[in-house]
Amino acid sequence: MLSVFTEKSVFSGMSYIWSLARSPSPVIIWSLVLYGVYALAMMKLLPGQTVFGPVTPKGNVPVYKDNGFLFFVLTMILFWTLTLLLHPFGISPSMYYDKFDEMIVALNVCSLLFCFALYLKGKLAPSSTDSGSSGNIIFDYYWGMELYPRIYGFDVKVFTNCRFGLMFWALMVCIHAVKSYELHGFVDSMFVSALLQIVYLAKFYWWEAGYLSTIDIMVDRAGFYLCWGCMVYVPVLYTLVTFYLVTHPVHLGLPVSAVLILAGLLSLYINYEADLQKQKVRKTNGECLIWGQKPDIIRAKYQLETGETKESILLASGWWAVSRHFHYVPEIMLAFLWSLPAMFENLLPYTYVIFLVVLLIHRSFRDDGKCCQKYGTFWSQYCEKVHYRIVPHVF
Ligand SMILES: NC(=O)C1=CN([C@@H]2O[C@H](COP(=O)(O)OP(=O)(O)OC[C@H]3O[C@@H](n4cnc5c(N)ncnc54)[C@H](OP(=O)(O)O)[C@@H]3O)[C@@H](O)[C@H]2O)C=CC1
Ligand SMILES: CC(C)CCC[C@@H](C)[C@H]1CC[C@H]2C3=CC=C4C[C@@H](O)CC[C@]4(C)[C@H]3CC[C@]12C
Repeated sequence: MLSVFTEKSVFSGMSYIWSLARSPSPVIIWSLVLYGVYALAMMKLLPGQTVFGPVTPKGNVPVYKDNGFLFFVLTMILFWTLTLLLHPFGISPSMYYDKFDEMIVALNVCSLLFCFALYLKGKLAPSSTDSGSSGNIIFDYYWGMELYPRIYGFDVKVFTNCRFGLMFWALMVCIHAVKSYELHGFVDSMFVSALLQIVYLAKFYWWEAGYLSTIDIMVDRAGFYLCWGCMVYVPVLYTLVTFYLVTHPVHLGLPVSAVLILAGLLSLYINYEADLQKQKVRKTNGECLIWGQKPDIIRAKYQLETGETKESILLASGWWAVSRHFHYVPEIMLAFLWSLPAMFENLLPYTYVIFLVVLLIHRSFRDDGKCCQKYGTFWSQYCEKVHYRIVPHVF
């Protein structure tokens, strides 16, 4: 059996896979390079308030510039202005849909090399003390060597996660909408799905400073998992619904469209409000109102790896009293609602929402584990007040 996997057969198998993928044309390569340079330049040039990330295990406090929303608005304006100006001359962003296989190859090559460069940088010139090797080269490549690497002052995770991955997601959705319009004219299913995703991403950028206090930034290192995930997995898998709708238009009608949009916006609001409640209570040191009442809080002490003792607030009011990760429910609901316009003929448009359910259940365990280790008995106190992990009375 093993003899089937000779060096020759593995090699010919790989070259067969490579032959299926078209190598990226210059327009794809140049578009990626230009987009990367633009995104980096905007990180520096756009104005924004200075914000501080949470204290890291080694006691460092990363500093960021909060200009994500401006970047999102500017990029959307540029995209739609260029599209409207160039369309009459036969130049359309829908070429990126037509050449998406080339794009996937280019994204993979760039991100795999980038992860390797990050591995070397982490080994040879780490940006902070929040770094180090596990002793296993494969794990180090996969998980990363540094918590928040900086290259020439550019924060790598802000670039890969926020400025590259999520903006690529927004742009791909717009590209799919343009392609669909070129093929079929206005289609309400595409409109509903694209609108909900764009509003969701606008909310993400509005709240970007809050994202800097989540486990992606506080715990996960900059390696293959996060960087390849954001540079390849997000632009490809997260955009599958509108990708599918380009060739499978569905006519929903006004009442169904309106219900999906309203339910989607409500889900988005609940998710946002939950994220905001947690932020607000910490920013005001508990001196605020949650749902019109003084919040129930736990002042939780914890120790850094340096031995220094710190204090943080755990909120047990508002959405954070319903369950410990209730905000995942509207997150999943919203993803389901923007997938629904594709109806039920194919599983492909539901791959994101299925992945999200698995990711968030796993994440709830990871986050509880992290908080339990960090806060010890204070976390147990919170768990006694709020029994359920995600869905009250169920899970
Ligand atoms: N679409 C997607 O692929 C995904 C989207 N998301 C979305 O991203 C957003 C952030 O989610 P996520 O990253 O999971 O992070 P959370 O918003 O759940 O934040 C987790 C951190 O918040 C702090 N915390 C936990 N419980 C409390 C509490 N009761 N009171 C105060 N602070 C608390 C802890 O950090 P500390 O150490 O500071 O105490 C914990 O590690 C959500 O809106 C989520 O839906 C998340 C994952 C994937
Ligand atoms: C290697 C892959 C199989 C897995 C890659 C996973 C990552 C790409 C994703 C893990 C967590 C994801 C995110 C967390 C929180 C977010 C906030 C939300 O409002 C927008 C999306 C996101 C940034 C999201 C992006 C993908 C992950 C980093």
